[in-house]
Amino acid sequence: MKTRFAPSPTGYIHMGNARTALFNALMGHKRGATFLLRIEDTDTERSDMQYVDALKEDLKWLGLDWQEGPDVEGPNGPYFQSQRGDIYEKYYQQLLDAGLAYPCFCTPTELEVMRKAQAQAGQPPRYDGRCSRLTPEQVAQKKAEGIPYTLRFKVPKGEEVVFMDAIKGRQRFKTDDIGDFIIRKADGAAAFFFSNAIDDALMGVTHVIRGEDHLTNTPRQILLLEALGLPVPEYAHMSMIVGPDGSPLSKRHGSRSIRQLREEGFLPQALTNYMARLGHTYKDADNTLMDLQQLADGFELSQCGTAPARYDENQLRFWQKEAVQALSDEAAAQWLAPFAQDKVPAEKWPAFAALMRDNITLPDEAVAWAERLFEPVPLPQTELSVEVAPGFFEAGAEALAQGADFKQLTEALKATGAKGKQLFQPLRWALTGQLHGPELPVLFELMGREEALRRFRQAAEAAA
Ligand SMILES: Nc1ncnc2c1ncn2[C@@H]1O[C@H](COP(=O)(O)OP(=O)(O)OP(=O)(O)O)[C@@H](O)[C@H]1O
Repeated sequence: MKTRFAPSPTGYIHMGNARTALFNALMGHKRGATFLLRIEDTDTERSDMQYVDALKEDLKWLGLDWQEGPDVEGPNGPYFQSQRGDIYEKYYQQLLDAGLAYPCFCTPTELEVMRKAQAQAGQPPRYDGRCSRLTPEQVAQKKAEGIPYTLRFKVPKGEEVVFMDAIKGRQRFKTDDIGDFIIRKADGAAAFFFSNAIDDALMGVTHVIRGEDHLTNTPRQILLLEALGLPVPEYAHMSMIVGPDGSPLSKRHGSRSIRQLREEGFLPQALTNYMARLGHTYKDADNTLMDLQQLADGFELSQCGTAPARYDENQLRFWQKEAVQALSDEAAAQWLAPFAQDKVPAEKWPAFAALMRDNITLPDEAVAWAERLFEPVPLPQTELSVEVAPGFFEAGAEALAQGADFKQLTEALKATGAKGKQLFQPLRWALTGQLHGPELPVLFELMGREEALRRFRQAAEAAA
């Protein structure tokens, strides 16, 4: 078994792309199969090496290592389509020789006129095959004149393409609904239908798991592979991931990239756990954080849904919280270091990071806590929901001035008559300016008695 991810390097990958990679990698992991990466960079205008580097980095960050493809190589390279031109030539020639492809000299304007006429007649847009009727002399003449041309595949008439999609079930397409389609563009570059199908066959891909946006391409690709006598893989088309407006995430529309999520501090485990449940459900243990092997073990194409999967930030944050809480002290410190380490005294950093791990979802919260704890911030105007006992803040300041630790501080505060919420809410507010947050004794330790004293004096002044 061999699965693959075949992105076009035309932007940073988003969750729709990354979930495709994940599902293919999970299928690979599950059965000890090969997961292959192929770069579909035939669109020279939109492709950029910068995006190739970025997507490799993003996949590695997610833990989705490929066993065949760029960098690791393998027996079926090159793995960049831009380097496979000679291979494609051989197959164009095979189709031309068999009379299954022909040059098309129609200009974009002619094609546009054809489409408009079809639309007016209420017909679906498709190429009417006019260039297939050119005589060899006419073809030679046009070539001699230097008229640019594409190559089109001659779609057989009156047939049906039937295949079993592993997610969507049996699919049938009438060939009469498919016009002869372009396999080589006028600039000589391979068209998607062609290079994508040929490469899957030549690279030994057995399972093509991809987004539903490719479903209608599949009958074309099956026709091509059959015409060339190449093996046809199994297909599985996943429902699309849509954004809040209901339209599919896409690079073209600037959907939030994996890179952006990483920069915001999302963890790879959060993303993989969330994505594995986007349009796919686990039979058991649906809400436990799993590593990639566990995600793979329970993964079944038959558990993929057919309705569009809506991207839900709250769900992603749920998995982020799970992933954060599962971090070791060391991993938590590493995770937060680029965001908050410079705001925390060095000797307090490990304790601070561990405390944050148990209390936050994203690093920007740690930044806020670091500022609250280690910078002499003024007390924010927060409405306390309890009445403060007379002399409360003064008593705290007094105790701290005499060297009280946290326990002694609370004893001194209790002596003013405050207890329960009436004790802890103003105490928390005096120390942090907040009504909620991490455990107070730990915050007190981190901040130190000197700073706590300063804050109690500040609170006493504010309350006066
Ligand atoms: N919103 C989406 N939901 C699910 N899968 C998607 C989505 N967008 C793309 N994919 C899948 O990601 C894989 C790689 O696609 P591709 O590199 O063409 O990305 P793209 O985002 O569709 O790019 P573009 O915006 O250029 O069309 C394909 O299998 C495609 O079906």
